[in-house]
Amino acid sequence: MMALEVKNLVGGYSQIPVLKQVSLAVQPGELVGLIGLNGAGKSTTLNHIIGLLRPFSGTITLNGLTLAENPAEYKQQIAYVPETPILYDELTLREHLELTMNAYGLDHEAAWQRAHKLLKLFRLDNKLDWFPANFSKGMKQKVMICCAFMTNAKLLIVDEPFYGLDPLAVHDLLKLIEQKKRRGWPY
Ligand SMILES: Nc1ncnc2c1ncn2[C@@H]1O[C@H](COP(=O)(O)OP(=O)(O)OP(=O)(O)O)[C@@H](O)[C@H]1O
Repeated sequence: MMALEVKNLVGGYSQIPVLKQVSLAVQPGELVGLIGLNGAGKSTTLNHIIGLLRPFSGTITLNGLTLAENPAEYKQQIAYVPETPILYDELTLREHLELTMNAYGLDHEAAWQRAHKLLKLFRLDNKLDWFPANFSKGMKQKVMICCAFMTNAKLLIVDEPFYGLDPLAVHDLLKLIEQKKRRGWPY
């Protein structure tokens, strides 16, 4: 079964087609990298897959669901680590994690078990009551990674995830991605 299928996608911003007939498929358990020149349309493709942009034509299906027909279920299948961390000024690290749990409808106890392991791995376990808006670039990136890996989403999308991370964190993230590919969610 095909997990993600992008077919003849034409898309972009305000009716200017950046993507012209893009097709790709990702099978369950597959790790796929999008590689291309600056401005080629990698982030634009991802923005279409996560539903920030609507296709001008073509289709995107994720485990048989489309954004148009099942927007909530479609989006809950995806965890996304953006190129630039998106954090709320007025929320603590704990509140960011709880917000994510609520958005994905997760069982809090099981989600916190996964969260605590991830926070420890990325050395954020003593910062639950801190405000990530004041964290360093790499620490903010780690918050986004913890939130994404904590969900049980079927499709994990990471946009330039290593930018700003220290060497230990790069190593740990590679390990997490490899584990997820090998045996589903690691935690
Ligand atoms: N918000 C936007 N509004 C209008 N055009 C945009 C917007 N974001 C990107 N573009 C345009 O879409 C094209 C593809 O950009 P995109 O960010 O998808 O490239 P990329 O492959 O991710 O590049 P990079 O490797 O530099 O991250 C570029 O020509 C860019 O100018």
